[in-house]
Amino acid sequence: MQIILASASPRRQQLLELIDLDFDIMVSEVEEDNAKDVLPEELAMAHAIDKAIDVSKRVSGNAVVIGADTIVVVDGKVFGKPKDYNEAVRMLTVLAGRDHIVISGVAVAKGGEVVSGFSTTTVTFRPLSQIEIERYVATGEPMDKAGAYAIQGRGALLVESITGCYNNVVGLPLVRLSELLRQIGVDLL
Ligand SMILES: Cc1cn([C@H]2C[C@H](O)[C@@H](COP(=O)(O)OP(=O)(O)OP(=O)(O)O)O2)c(=O)[nH]c1=O
Repeated sequence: MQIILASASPRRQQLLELIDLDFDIMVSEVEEDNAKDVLPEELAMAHAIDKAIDVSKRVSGNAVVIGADTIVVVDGKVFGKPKDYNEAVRMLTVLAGRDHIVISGVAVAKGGEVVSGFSTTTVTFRPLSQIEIERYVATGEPMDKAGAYAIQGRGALLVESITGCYNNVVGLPLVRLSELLRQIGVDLL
């Protein structure tokens, strides 16, 4: 059975390689709107569903398409990918010295059928000085990451602790994905 990852994210590709999955990549054209007035979990799942369906429409009905979306939530506000240097600095200034939540929505589409779920991880940042934040943003690493950091990169230097799934923070909750794949008849183990 052909499995397609509907994502341009190299992190998601690496996570699927980690579990030895044989898959192709097709990038979805979906625009994300983080300003929608719905629960953050619903938002992440809706984006994941949109990405999976968008690609599913372009492939054979037998192909299994995986879509995902990762957001950071703090004080009820959703942080997606920062638009520029200043927004990245602003996001990290809010996240410094406290807890936030990372939610990844994940969806699996096959033919007309779609199943979806999400995973939630609490991440605690250590306190950060303004100069540390500015130096980190200047590395460029935050620019294509939700919440303006990468736990799998230099951003590891910001993270005091996490509660929940690590891979969820990197962009794809593998356990949740395996449950969804099982629902549509694909067993990873
Ligand atoms: C919090 C966090 C996010 N991220 C990344 C995962 C996602 O790639 C990105 C959030 O953006 P997304 O919109 O979820 O994904 P994307 O635009 O990179 O890829 P696509 O829509 O094509 O699937 O943030 C990390 O790599 N590390 C982290 O610690």
